[in-house]
Amino acid sequence: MILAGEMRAGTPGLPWLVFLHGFSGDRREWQRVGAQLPDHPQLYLDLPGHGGSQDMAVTGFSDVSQLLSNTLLSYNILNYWLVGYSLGGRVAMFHACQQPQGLAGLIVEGGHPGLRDASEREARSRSDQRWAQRFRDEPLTSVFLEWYQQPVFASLTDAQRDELVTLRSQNNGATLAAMLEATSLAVQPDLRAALSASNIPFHYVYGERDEKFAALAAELHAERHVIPNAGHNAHRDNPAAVAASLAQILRLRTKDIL
Ligand SMILES: C=C(O[C@H]1C=C[C@H](C(=O)CCC(=O)O)[C@@H](C(=O)O)[C@@H]1O)C(=O)O
Repeated sequence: MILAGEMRAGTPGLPWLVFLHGFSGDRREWQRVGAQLPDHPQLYLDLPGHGGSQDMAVTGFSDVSQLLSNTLLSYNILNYWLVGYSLGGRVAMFHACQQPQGLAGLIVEGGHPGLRDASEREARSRSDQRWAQRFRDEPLTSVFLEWYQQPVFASLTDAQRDELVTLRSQNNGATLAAMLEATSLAVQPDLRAALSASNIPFHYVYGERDEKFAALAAELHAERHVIPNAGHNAHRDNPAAVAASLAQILRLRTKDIL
């Protein structure tokens, strides 16, 4: 079984860019940024419970990481950078910590490396269970109206929130709930030590208005890239700046390939 996705051809020999969206997103999430990096071949995936992978159920991070490896193999992708936003960033960091063959680099935007404290995990588990139940039982528009009132989305304008509620309500509540539970931050290992021990190039991108993830970025052994005029979803708020950041990262790393 492989994840649904969409590929774009590029210059042979350049590493692939494999994009992973966030919770309630889909393969379209990164395409405005990817379109500004046309030299690299690109793969935009739908995570389990989302988009074309809606009917895929997983038990946890290892499942998702194995699905990702199977998918890359099926596309014969042997040299790639992983680019993940939020939930997609958490999946990307977990995958990178499995030391997969062919991973050339890791770019995370606003992904949480993991909770350290048992009481934080318990609190997060209760919170995510509540959200999951709401995604199962209530109209998605009303759940997402409150979802985007969470502090991490404080930078959103009312117009941006309304746009996101409409877009995200195209999902299936039951499959979102299942993915939220299976990959909850409460069950994610704390990846800090494994990331710091890894020799994979690791870059962390975050919006200048995303205080929570700016602070988390400072805890990581990653090169940090702050995106102006952007909040948690930096690539949505300022796609040109995120694309420029990715281009600079990739140019430095791939200048010897061609
Ligand atoms: C509320 C927090 O965490 C949730 C918010 C962001 C993550 C995400 O993927 C957002 C996608 C979007 O709506 O743009 C999500 C995740 O990582 O799974 C978190 O559950 C928070 O304060 O960390």
